[in-house]
Amino acid sequence: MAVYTHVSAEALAAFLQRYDVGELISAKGIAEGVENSNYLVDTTRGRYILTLYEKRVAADDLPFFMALLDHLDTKGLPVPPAIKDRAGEEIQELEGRPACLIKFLSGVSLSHPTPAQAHAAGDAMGAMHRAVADFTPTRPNSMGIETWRPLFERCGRSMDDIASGLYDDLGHALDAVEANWRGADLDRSAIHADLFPDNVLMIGNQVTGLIDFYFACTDIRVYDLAVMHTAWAFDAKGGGYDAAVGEALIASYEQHFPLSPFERAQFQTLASGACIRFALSRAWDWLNTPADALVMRKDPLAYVRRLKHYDAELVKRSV
Ligand SMILES: Nc1ncnc2c1ncn2[C@@H]1O[C@H](COP(=O)(O)OP(=O)(O)OP(=O)(O)O)[C@@H](O)[C@H]1O
Ligand SMILES: N[C@@H](CCO)C(=O)O
Repeated sequence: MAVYTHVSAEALAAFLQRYDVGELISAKGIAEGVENSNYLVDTTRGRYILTLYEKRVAADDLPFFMALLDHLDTKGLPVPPAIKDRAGEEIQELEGRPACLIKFLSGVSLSHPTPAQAHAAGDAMGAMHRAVADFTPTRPNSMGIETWRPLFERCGRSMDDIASGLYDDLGHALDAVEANWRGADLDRSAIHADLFPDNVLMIGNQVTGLIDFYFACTDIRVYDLAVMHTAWAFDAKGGGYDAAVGEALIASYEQHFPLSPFERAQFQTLASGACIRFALSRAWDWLNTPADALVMRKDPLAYVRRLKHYDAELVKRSV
């Protein structure tokens, strides 16, 4: 359940007065998502998303995210820019939190994408990477490779309480990824860095929304595709690899950016790195979220299983 900060009807009505969006009709908390508080807001002029940014999103990063959304929107990508108030401001404060009123996009996020849907989503990522070629603001990746070792050490041996041997397994995987990582030799650009199926809205086989840009940053372009591959091409438990979905993502992305032989050779390492990133952030949350909290904890082991898939691929390629 992701409504951490309650917004009173009075405070919301007063907030909306800053905008040219009509009068408040209704506001409902949105249960999905774990990072921020989200409300679905209906006014006499339309429907909007109200987001209050909680502790994981730094207020100082919001101008980068909003500039990226505005840039992509201007280029015709289906992203939700923040609505400007009458003074032209996008970033506000509400109930003591940074807050934005955001364009509502239709569509639903999928739990089990088909190859055709993966094809559309890979195409959308390729189009997004093309569109940022002239986007100049930068932001370091707050969950990039340099942060994995410190996060691994902060989680420490407590990870063995999640599954026996997890600390050693992730430690060995991290050693291998750090040794093989050739980030400095790969193209960089603005990337989404978290384009999971729940961050892509679709109607049928058409992408209607790319959302949740709050990990967006400047990093290796193909790493974005690797993140997407780890998130889309496996069942929820992370055990079964769906080759048709995985191949559809890459084939459609390649319509925009064909992978070079070097990028292909690095892909397993980038994907293993992505698995470590999500296994570690999930493990940290698992160890630091009380079991009875309202927020649903995501399973770190689903990502450890995916790691095994990429390791096996790497071995297959080297024999
Ligand atoms: N612009 C939008 N248009 C329509 N629905 C939206 C929009 N933004 C968010 N939503 C809805 O709100 C839900 C939560 O949004 P979002 O994924 O941004 O939250 P979050 O708390 O940052 O979550 P997480 O990082 O866990 O994915 C989405 O699953 C989607 O249903
Ligand atoms: N998409 C991430 C959450 C944001 O880091 C996960 O499923 O673990």
